[in-house]
Amino acid sequence: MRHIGIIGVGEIGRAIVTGLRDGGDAAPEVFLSPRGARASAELAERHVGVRVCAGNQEVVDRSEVVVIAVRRDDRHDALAGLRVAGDKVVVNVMAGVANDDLRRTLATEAPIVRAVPLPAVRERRSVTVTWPSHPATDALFEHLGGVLPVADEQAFDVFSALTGTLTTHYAYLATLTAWATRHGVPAEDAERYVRGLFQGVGRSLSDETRALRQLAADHETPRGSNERIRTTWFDPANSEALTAALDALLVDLGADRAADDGGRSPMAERG
Ligand SMILES: NC(=O)C1=CN([C@@H]2O[C@H](COP(=O)(O)OP(=O)(O)OC[C@H]3O[C@@H](n4cnc5c(N)ncnc54)[C@H](OP(=O)(O)O)[C@@H]3O)[C@@H](O)[C@H]2O)C=CC1
Repeated sequence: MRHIGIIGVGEIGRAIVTGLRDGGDAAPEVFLSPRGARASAELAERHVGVRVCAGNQEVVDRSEVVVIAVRRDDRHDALAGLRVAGDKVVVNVMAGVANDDLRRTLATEAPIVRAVPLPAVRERRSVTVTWPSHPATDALFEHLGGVLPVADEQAFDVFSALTGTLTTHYAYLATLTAWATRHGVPAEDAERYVRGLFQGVGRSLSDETRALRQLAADHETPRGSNERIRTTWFDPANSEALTAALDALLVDLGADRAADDGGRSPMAERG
């Protein structure tokens, strides 16, 4: 895997390029689509081994692995008419676009792998879920922080649904900060403290010898403040509401995949 192409050099495309090129000696050469010329030119200037191509077809022709990272609604404009030989590997990172749908757009025999890279691939610090497994994409995402190939597209949808919980987590932290501020604490102090508190939580998550429920129990004094907030706020009703929201999202992700309607599926693109 010496040559990687990226069609769609936006937020996630840029994160992949940066993660690949900052990843040491084994870094592959990277070929970028020309659209979003400024971002592509900046990346090419900053990193040796990154080049901007004249068009999307040239990206495909120069690469063994081609990452499709345009927004879902742009996929037909970006991809229709491209010739993708069967010995390439296509990586589909577009949320809500099933592999069958992308195969019809590209009209190719090449293997297509779905993936959910997250922005932390920029620092090679996030595990990427893929389906189906392929040695080329296993190697690519291993290089970017780890790979988790799953058994089928239904399982892929479950992991996709999990990624839909990220901004709720930030909003939760922002709510804690706002509460402290309402009680007279300077906003900067509250924000600094909450960030530090939960960075500590993040570090404790890397201790894989303890299950998540065990970590919760270990941080809790019987009848203490943590137990009180957990049982009075994150009570069974709240937990069930979260479970129901995830179930509904999962149903929509499956319906979206099954819709097979050439882009008129019920869900808007989401991230
Ligand atoms: N951001 C994230 O965390 C994640 C995003 N994704 C998926 O990745 C895809 C991209 O998301 P994101 O990076 O956030 O979106 P962005 O809008 O940041 O990037 C999309 C890029 O595609 C470019 N583009 C549009 N049309 C074409 C074309 N015809 N040829 C080449 N490039 C084109 C856009 O250029 P221009 O700006 O000129 O329109 C833009 O630079 C989406 O499908 C999203 O679902 C998946 C996982 C995580």
